[in-house]
Amino acid sequence: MPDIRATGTGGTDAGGAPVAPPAVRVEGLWKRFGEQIAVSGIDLTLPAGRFIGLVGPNGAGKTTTLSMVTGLLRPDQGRVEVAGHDVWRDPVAVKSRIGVLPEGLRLFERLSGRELLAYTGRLRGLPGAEVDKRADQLLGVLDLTGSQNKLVVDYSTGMRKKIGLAAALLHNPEVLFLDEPFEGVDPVSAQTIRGVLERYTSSGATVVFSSHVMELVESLCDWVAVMAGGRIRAQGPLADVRGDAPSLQSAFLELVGATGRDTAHEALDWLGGGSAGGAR
Ligand SMILES: Nc1ncnc2c1ncn2[C@@H]1O[C@H](COP(=O)(O)OP(=O)(O)OP(=O)(O)O)[C@@H](O)[C@H]1O
Repeated sequence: MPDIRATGTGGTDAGGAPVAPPAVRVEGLWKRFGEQIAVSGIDLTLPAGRFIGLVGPNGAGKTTTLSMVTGLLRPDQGRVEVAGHDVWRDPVAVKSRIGVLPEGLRLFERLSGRELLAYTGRLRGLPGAEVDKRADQLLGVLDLTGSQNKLVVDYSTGMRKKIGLAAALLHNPEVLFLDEPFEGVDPVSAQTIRGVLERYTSSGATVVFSSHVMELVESLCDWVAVMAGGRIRAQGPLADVRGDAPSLQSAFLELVGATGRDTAHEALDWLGGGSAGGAR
């Protein structure tokens, strides 16, 4: 792939040398569904070349944000740039530079895994021989070679995530967006996916992924954005967001105002075998 990482609206440094634009720049982004404000005027700057975690409780607005950032959902208001290109004014430039593994991934179910990659590669404009080479390698690394001729409809949840990831990586994008990539994935496959993503970021590419699993985010990411109630509560290097807290989990609970929730279950005094309350 040509080196396009220094293009776009990145500006120059003090010495006049070009500086790569951030992987993602979001300004004043809003999305409302009827009465529900899903994303409430957020600003976000995600640097290039990092492993970035977008974390937040259920309903925080993570999927809605990632959908708007990747051009899948039109914002009510606000601007999004990916690698220096405006997502809504210049969608082709952006889509050629990104890979996306969306939530509730829809795949072409009646294609085999191998055919899905061949089709994706041709859609991305890659020559057939190159698609074949990359597909072979990705199927091998992701342990899907033995299932490459099976129809996608017959894939397990974890296999679907892996073939979706292979399709998202095939054109070697600059920025990879993954919505809950490890959900439903067994520990061995999770380790494999992790290895692929670490290799990918070590070459200067950017991963942005959403997750609820703090230990995972803490062990993988060097940059974190915390979202709750449609707003960004913190963003920055992992160590800064964690601050003095013993773990990212405790910092997160503090940031989203959930400390003290660990005793909420006490209201369920009827639950369990030991209750004296009669009717079960
Ligand atoms: N298409 C939609 N129609 C109506 N409301 C929606 C729609 N999509 C999202 N919402 C609402 O917007 C809010 C944010 O949802 P979103 O899916 O972005 O959260 P999330 O952080 O990804 O949550 P989770 O971690 O549970 O997947 C929620 O209150 C949700 O009910």
